[in-house]
Amino acid sequence: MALITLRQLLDHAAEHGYGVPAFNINNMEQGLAIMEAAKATDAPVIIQASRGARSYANDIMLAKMIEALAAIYPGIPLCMHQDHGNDEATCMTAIRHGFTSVMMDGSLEADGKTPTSYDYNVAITERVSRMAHWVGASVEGELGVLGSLEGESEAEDGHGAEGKLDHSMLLTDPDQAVDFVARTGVDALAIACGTSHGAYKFSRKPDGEILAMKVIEEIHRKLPNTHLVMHGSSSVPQELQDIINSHGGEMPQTFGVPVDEIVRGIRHGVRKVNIDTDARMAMAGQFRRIAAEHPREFDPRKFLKPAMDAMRDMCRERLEAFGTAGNASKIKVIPMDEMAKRYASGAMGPAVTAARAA
Ligand SMILES: O=C(CO)COP(=O)(O)O
Ligand SMILES: O=C[C@H](O)COP(=O)(O)O
Ligand SMILES: [Zn+2]
Ligand SMILES: [Zn+2]
Repeated sequence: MALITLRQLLDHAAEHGYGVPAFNINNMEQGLAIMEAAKATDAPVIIQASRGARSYANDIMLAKMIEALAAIYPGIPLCMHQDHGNDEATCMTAIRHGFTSVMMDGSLEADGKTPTSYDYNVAITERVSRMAHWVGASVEGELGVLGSLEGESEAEDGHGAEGKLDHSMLLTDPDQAVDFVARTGVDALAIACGTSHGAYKFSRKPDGEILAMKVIEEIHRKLPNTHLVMHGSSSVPQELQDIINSHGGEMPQTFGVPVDEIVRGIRHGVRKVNIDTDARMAMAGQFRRIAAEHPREFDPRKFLKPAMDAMRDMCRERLEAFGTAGNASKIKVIPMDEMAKRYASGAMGPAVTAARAA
């Protein structure tokens, strides 16, 4: 069993200068695809489940699946993370079901749509940090609201602000970030820099006007020991758009976050990179291709196997590009109980890169 906490994994990543993709899962096929990619590259992984994933798959099914994945791939440190927890209960029930890490996204109200005040965000995130750390689980907070700097913000996926937001909300304020980390004790900080969830992030290849990597650099300068998280970081590769559209799909042309911009972020403190859309597109492209090329086919496995392979290949590319590859075998997992003791002893204060493993 090699379930690792986010804190230990990102401490290792910071020490060795790499980033870790966090892939969303909803089902067995996605879990196997991620783990196959991790095994092929000797990479530790973060698997995350949204609230939508938890209600789709059932908490017990997800918990057993993670247990199974850890047993099938004993050499891969696996962090199981709650994506976009909306309140204390979501975070605590995730931990109860075996998650080693939670995101308390206090940038939005519990409805997942309405931006909150700074004080609300600090208070709820601090509460979750305190509770999660009692049992050794890690906490990611979020400061700033995800959304497009191009003008219109679309709440494309399950979680995202509705309506138009101004730049002061869409870009994390570096000084406020320093205060937020100190007051909440989070292990990782998600920031807003112009990315958004879903496929339709940018109407053109992004430059510094619409993808504000400078904000990340500035936050990293002020918080050099804090693990930064980039949400909405699918690259929406042209070839995946083409596979979908050449087999009956009608996705309008769109642009994601280029892999080399993420790599630049990793040089400036980004340690966790959230990717869901690329996996969805990799799989959906194969569903469409099989349906178009083999119209008589009806065995779900004939659709799911190529879909899994395509997702595995995408995951593998990211694990290689972000420098995650080659690190699984270098990590000796610290149990959650031991992490709890370290938090209790005060050895793991915010913005301290401690708890080194190997
Ligand atoms: O941020 C994400 C999950 O929290 C996923 O982002 P994408 O939609 O870009 O894959
Ligand atoms: O938060 C965004 C992730 O892509 C998860 O999406 P979801 O809520 O549709 O599962
Ligand atoms: Zn958010
Ligand atoms: Zn997200």
